[in-house]
Amino acid sequence: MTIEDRDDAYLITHALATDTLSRLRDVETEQVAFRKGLVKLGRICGYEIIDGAMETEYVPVETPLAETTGERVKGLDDVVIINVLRAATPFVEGLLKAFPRAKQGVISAGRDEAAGMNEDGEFPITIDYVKLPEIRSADTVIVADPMLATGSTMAAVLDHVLDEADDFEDLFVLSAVSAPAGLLRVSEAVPEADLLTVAIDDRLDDDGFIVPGLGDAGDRAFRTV
Ligand SMILES: O=P(O)(O)OC[C@H]1O[C@H](OP(=O)(O)OP(=O)(O)O)[C@H](O)[C@@H]1O
Ligand SMILES: O=c1cc[nH]c(=O)[nH]1
Ligand SMILES: [Mg+2]
Repeated sequence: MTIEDRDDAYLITHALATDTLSRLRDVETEQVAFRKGLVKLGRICGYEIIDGAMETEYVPVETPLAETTGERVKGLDDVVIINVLRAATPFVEGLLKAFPRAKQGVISAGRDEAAGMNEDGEFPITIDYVKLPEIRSADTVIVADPMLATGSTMAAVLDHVLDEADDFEDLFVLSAVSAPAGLLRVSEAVPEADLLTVAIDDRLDDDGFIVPGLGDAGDRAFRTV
C-alpha cells in the first residue's frame, strides 16, 4: 500500500505555504530567516486548519451602527497543540498566532541517528520529557513537527498522546515536509489521525533524511551546525 491509497493524508496547498516552504528549502536561507519562515508557515497552517476543519456559527453582533449577524469559528478555545521538541518550537509559535488560547503540550523526542535505521526503516527514538494538558472530547489536537521522515518520532509521540487521550474531536499530525514512508507508517499506526503536510517529497536517503527536503530543521533553526 502507498500513501496515495489512504484517505487520511491531506496537502496544505495555500500559495503562501508553498512559497514559504520554498524559501525554507533554500540552502542560502540563514538561521534567522529560517526560524521566521517556520513561524510564518505555522501561522498559515493554523489558518488553513481553521478554514478546512473547524465549524463556524452565526451570532448576533451589535456594531456601533446597527444589529447584524456575524460568523464565528467554533471551538477555538478547545485546541491542544503538542510541540515535538525541538524543531517544532518556531512552527508552534506560528500556530499559536492562529490559536492563541490553545492548551499546550510538550514532548521531547530525538531519533538516534548514530544507531541508524533498522531494516524496517525505523529509528530508535528517545523520549526524555512528556508534559501534556488534559485532552477532552471537544478538543482538536494538533501534533506539530515540521519534519516527518521515517515517522519513527511521530509514531512514538502519538503513543504518548493516545495514552492521555481516548476521546477528542480531531487529531491532526501537522508537518511541513513529509516522506511517503513516514506518512504511511503514521497512518497505519494511528488510523484515527489525519495527516496534514505542506509537501510530500520524493524519498529518504540512506541516513533517513528527506530528499529534497530542507536538511536538518532543528540544526538550521537552532544553529547547531
Ligand atoms: O520521522 P523521523 O525519521 O522520526 O524524523 C523526524 C524527526 O527528526 C527531527 O528531529 P530530531 O531527532 O533531529 O531532533 P531535533 O528536533 O532536536 O533536531 C524532526 O524534527 C522530527 O522530530
Ligand atoms: O530530513 C530530515 C529528517 C529528519 N529531520 C530533519 O530535520 N530533516
Ligand atoms: Mg525532533
